[in-house]
Parts: sequence; C-alpha cells; structure tokens
Amino acid sequence: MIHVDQISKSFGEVQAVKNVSLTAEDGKITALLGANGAGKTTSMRMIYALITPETGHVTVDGIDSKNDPVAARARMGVLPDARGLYKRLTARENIAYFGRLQGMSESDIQRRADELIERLGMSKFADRQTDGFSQGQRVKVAIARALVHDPQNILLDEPTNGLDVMSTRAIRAFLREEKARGKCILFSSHVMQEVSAVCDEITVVDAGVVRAVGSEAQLLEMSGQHNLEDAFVHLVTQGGDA
Ligand SMILES: Nc1ncnc2c1ncn2[C@@H]1O[C@H](COP(=O)(O)OP(=O)(O)OP(=O)(O)O)[C@@H](O)[C@H]1O
Repeated sequence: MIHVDQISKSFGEVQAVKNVSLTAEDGKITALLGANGAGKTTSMRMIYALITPETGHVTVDGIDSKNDPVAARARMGVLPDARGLYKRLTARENIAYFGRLQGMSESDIQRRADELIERLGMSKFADRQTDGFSQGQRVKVAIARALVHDPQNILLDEPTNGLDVMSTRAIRAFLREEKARGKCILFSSHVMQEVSAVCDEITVVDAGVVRAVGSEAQLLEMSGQHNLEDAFVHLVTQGGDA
C-alpha cells in the first residue's frame, strides 16, 4: 500500500507538484490521471524515491521513504518514464541482471524470469539482444525487469504509451492478474480509455494539484458527465474538489 501525503516539488519558477495526496491500496489498480505537464512524472518520481519532495511524505507499506529509502524501494517495482535497457544483453539477461541487483539467488532468478517471459508473451524474443527491439518489446522487458523480485507495490509511468493494441492488452491482462494476487498497482496516464479499462481508483491531477479522487463512476457522478473524457475535462476546467 502506498500513501502519499501532501507532496510538493518546484523546478525554479515552475511549481510542478503542489500538495498532492493519494492512497493506492493493495488489490487495486489506482491511476494518476492528468494531461501533459500536469505533474504525473514528477509525482511518480517522488513516490518511488528518485527525487525528494520539498514538503510532505510518502509511505510504502508503512515505511517512510524519506527515513528509509532503501527499504521503501525494495518494496516497489518501478517502470520509469525512461525505459533504458542494456542493449548488448538479451531480454532474459536484462531481467536476470536486475534480479542480481535485488540479491536474488540464480535459481529464483531463472524461475521468475521464465514466469515473466511466459506471462508477458516474450518467449519469441527473450533470448535476443535488446538492441533494435520495438517499443512494445522494450516496455515488456522493462516491466519484467522491474518486477523480477515480485514486489508488493507496482508503479508504472505511462506503461502503454505508444504501444499497439495487442501489447496494450497483454500489459492490461498482466496488471489485472497482479491485482488479483493482491498487489498494489499505481500508474500514471493521460489516456482516458486506458484508465477506464483497468482502474479502480482515479486521482485527477492538473497543474500539479489534485482536482478529484474516486472511482470512474464517482467521477462521472461528481462531474455530471457520461464518460471519463468529458468528466476529466469538466473537472480540470471547472476545478472539481477532491
Ligand atoms: N527537471 C525539470 N526541470 C524543469 N522543469 C521540469 C522538470 N521536470 C518537470 N518539469 C516541469 O514540471 C511540470 C510537470 O512535469 P511532469 O513531467 O511531471 O508532467 P507530466 O504530467 O508527467 O507530463 P507528460 O504527460 O507530458 O509526461 C511541467 O511544467 C514540466 O515542464
């Protein structure tokens, strides 16, 4: 479970994130939904302890990430916005390398890599060097690598950005399976269809501020709209209340 309490971050004159709070529960998929520049990536980076918030704090399974960033990070698997892979390594070797960084045994790494390769539909390219991989292939490897240690909390920054329908569906199905296993999943997106398809809870951010929090049904009700896109536009232009 991830609890975010009033985090803020500025870059010079730009207040990228202002007092953002949210809770992502176990067994649920929670979205951070916002337009370009809304502050999603900055919020995610603070949540996964890559940058330090100027105000507020983040707890991951009750661990304060400012006090104990190493323990907090160990509880998370992160697909960051930059998905750099080691080009000379194969997909399987990229996954294994992360497993070693997590201190896993070789037998556990092998078992887990096999499982992730199968579940994410990577068998055909798992033993190829990742140099030249398509975007969808790269994202799958990056997800498998991030989740090699089977973390309780799964954080993904725009996971299906630029992916085709088959890759998008494979990732959605994977996230639903992880949710069924009781994992806490938090992802950022600007794609209404995506959020609508998989999310239980949605936090709407705009200009660094939380505009609304609720299920899709609740957001439709509070905005008086009939679909998430219209609700989103209404909430960010009318300034809905969290
Ligand atoms: N390193 C940085 N230096 C300066 N400004 C930054 C930096 N990182 C983010 N910002 C600014 O903070 C604001 C929020 O950016 P952020 O990347 O968090 O938005 P986002 O919601 O992830 O957007 P997108 O959907 O376009 O990726 C933007 O105005 C952006 O220009």
